[in-house]
Amino acid sequence: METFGKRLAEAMDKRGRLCVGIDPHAALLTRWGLSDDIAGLERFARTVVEALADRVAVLKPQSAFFERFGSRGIGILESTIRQSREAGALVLLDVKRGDIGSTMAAYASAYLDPASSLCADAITVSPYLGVGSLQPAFDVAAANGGGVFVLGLTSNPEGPSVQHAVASDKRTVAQTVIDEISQLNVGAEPLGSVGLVIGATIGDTGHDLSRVNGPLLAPGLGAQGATPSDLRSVFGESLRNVLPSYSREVLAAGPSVVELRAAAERAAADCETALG
Ligand SMILES: O=c1ccn([C@@H]2O[C@H](COP(=O)(O)O)[C@@H](O)[C@H]2O)c(=O)[nH]1
Repeated sequence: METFGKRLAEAMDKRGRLCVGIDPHAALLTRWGLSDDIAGLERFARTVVEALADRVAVLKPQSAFFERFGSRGIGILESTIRQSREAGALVLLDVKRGDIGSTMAAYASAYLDPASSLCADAITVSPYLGVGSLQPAFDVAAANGGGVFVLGLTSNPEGPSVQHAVASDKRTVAQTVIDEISQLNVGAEPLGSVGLVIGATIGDTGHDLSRVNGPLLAPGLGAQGATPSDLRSVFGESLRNVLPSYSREVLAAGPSVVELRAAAERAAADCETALG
């Protein structure tokens, strides 16, 4: 079985380095002329899949926007994941789970076990119960060719108050997370299957990403103010592993499939130029 790291590296080579988020904000549904209900959600998600799943490397449904419609929203999330994967996109489910290990095992079954109707190629997780508590997710992912993206340095302005805190060994909390994840990817080729989320908004924070050997998801581009030209200062020598991620900036081009594709192509081209 191919690892997630290998599948992602191949997808980025073939389709370009772009992740597009599927974030059905109420404001976007309105902007698209859709109702803020289950029918609007379904149309929105289906349109994004039709426009982009056969061409971008990764689609990233944001679970929260589906969960807000209850069980029927989860049903749409299931079909969105399935249709996206059938069309050839890798699906990174942005669900940011994190809990004690025994509960984490249940989350891992829900999102990374092919027997589950919510199974994605990869998920986002939060390390703030300790990176070790995420082991069940790493194990289930590894057993099934899946991936896990761990929050490292997030794109929101509140992140540094926790992530830049300095521990007794003089490393920041984020650097501790980065170093633990780096250990999980030692020797993986062409890319490890455990990634980090590093916001494109954060600037040069002095954190060392050089040993991660895994994908670096970069949200915060577009609507949160970061531009592709910010990527170099954030990622330095680790630019080769960056997967730029846009949600609202691209989604605002809908509901036209043609316009959505054009917006994604522009974003990918801008990032490719910046990533070199
Ligand atoms: O540090 C993080 C981690 C995750 N996100 C998620 O990415 C998208 C960003 O959406 P935009 O519309 O491009 O701002 C959203 O789903 C966040 O939950 C993040 O922004 N920052």
